[in-house]
Amino acid sequence: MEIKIDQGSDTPTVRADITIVIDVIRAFTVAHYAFLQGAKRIFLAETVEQAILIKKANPTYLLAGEIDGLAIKGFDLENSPYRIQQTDLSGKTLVLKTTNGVRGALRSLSSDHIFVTGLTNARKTADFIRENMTNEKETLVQIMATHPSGDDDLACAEYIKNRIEDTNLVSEADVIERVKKSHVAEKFFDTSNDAFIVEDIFYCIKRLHSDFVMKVSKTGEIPMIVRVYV
Ligand SMILES: O=C(O)[C@H](CS(=O)(=O)O)OP(=O)(O)O
Ligand SMILES: [Mg+2]
Repeated sequence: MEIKIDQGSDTPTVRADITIVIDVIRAFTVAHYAFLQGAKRIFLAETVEQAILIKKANPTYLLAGEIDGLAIKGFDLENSPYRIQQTDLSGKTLVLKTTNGVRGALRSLSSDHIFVTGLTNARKTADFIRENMTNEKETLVQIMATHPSGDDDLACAEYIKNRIEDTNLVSEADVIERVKKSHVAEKFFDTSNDAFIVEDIFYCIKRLHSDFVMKVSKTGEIPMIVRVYV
């Protein structure tokens, strides 16, 4: 097995047996909380226009996401784990459009298996892959830390790599510190900036107990994140 870490959501991706797309702040943390709040599936939209067209055809769907971290006009939900956690999403279908996480997942579709995660489900995802999917010597695992320069995703990627390799050199506590200190987190700690709330960072660094991993299904016309129970 070979495990490679790449940084950025636009880097040309290699076709891997398994790609793990990381977005700690905040897209896949949001996805994890959304599933825990009852969401059924999360479509991945490349653009705001595509998301709006999907909703036109399916008025019960909820649009979620951000541009430059900010709420999108006409969308139902922000890219905020704190706010998602306060919303009942039972049985709902979400359509998510974000800068790095969603873009990275959409760039990875040539891989056989694509998982997405933030830190909240990192251990579960790594353990699932180590225990079930890395038997073959030739398995190529690509971990995509989607923020082009953020240490939040890179720290999580290194943690997952270590955990799959069973070396455990990177502790979860170290990752939490690196997420909090990453430049991506700065605006959330800035109390003069009303657009961002510090609670989001606290929600991004929790380990949540759940019985599923998040996988991208590419069988339909639009790729979507679904739960795989483990
Ligand atoms: O909303 C987010 O957290 C980011 C955008 S930014 O880095 O905060 O400006 O998008 P994501 O795709 O969730 O990383
Ligand atoms: Mg991010």
